[in-house]
Amino acid sequence: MEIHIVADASEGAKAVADAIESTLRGAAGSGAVLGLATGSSPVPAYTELIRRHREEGLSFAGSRAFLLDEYVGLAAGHEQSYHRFIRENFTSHIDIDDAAVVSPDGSAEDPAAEAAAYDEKIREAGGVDLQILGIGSNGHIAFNEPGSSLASRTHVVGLTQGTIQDNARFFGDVSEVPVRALSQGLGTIRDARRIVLTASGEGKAAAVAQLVEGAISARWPATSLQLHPEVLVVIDEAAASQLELSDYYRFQHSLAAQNPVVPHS
Ligand SMILES: O=P(O)(O)OC[C@H]1O[C@](O)(CO)[C@@H](O)[C@@H]1O
Repeated sequence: MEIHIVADASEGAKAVADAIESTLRGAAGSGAVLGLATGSSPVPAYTELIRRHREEGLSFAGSRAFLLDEYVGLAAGHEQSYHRFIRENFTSHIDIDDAAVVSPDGSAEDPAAEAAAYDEKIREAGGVDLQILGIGSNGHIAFNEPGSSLASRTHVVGLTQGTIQDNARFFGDVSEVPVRALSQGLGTIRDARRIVLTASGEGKAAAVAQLVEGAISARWPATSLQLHPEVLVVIDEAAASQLELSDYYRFQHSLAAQNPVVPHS
C-alpha cells in the first residue's frame, strides 16, 4: 500500500482528484471506468474535480461510473439515495453521460437478483479502472460490515447499528435509515485495477490502523485491501494518528514524489 498522509482536506482532495485525472487521461479514447464512493469522505475530491472540469477543461466524456452501494427500500430518487447523492455532489456537474452513471437498484423486487446482475454489469464494462473508497469507523468498506466474506461479490447486506447511527445524520431520524443495502462485495471491489481510499478525522484512526497495519480479518473488512497490488491510502494526521510506522510512510511518499515511477512504454 502507498500511504499519503496529508496536512489538510484540501491536500487530500487534490491527491484523490489527481488519481482520477490520471486515470481519465490514461484511458483517453476508450473512456475510463470509475468506481465512485458516496458518504462524506470523497466529496472534497469531487468538488475539486468539478472545479477542474469548469476551470481547466478536464473532461469525463466517454467515461462510465459504477457506484459502490445503494440502500435497499428507498424509493427511486429518494433524496438520501446514493443514486441521487452522487448526482447532486458530483456527476450532474461534469460532462459524463447520466445514463453512464450506474448504481444498484435499491427498489428492485428481488434484491439478490439485482446484486448478481450488478456484478455482471461491471464485468461486462471490462471492470473498474479506479475505485474510490471511504472507510467506516468499524472498518467497513462500501457496506461490507464486519463478518463479511473477504471473497464476497455484490450482495444484500444488513447494516450494523453503528453504521445506521453513523448514517442517521443524513436522515430526519434514525428510524428512517434503511437497515439493508446492496453493496459491491469485497471480492468485487478488489477486481478494480487501482484503488484509492480516503479518510479523515480521529473517528477513522482505529480502522485506518487496522487497514494498513492490522492482520487480514473479516472483523476489519478493509484489511482485505492488503491483498490488492495498487492501493493508495490518502489520510489526514488525525486518521493517521494510530499508525505505528507513520515516519516510514512519510519518507516513502517523499521518495516517490522525488522519483515518480515512469510507466513502462
Ligand atoms: O465517508 P463517510 O461518510 O464517513 O462514510 C464512510 C463509509 O460509510 C458508508 O457511507 C456506508 O455507510 C460508505 O459508503 C462510506 O465509504
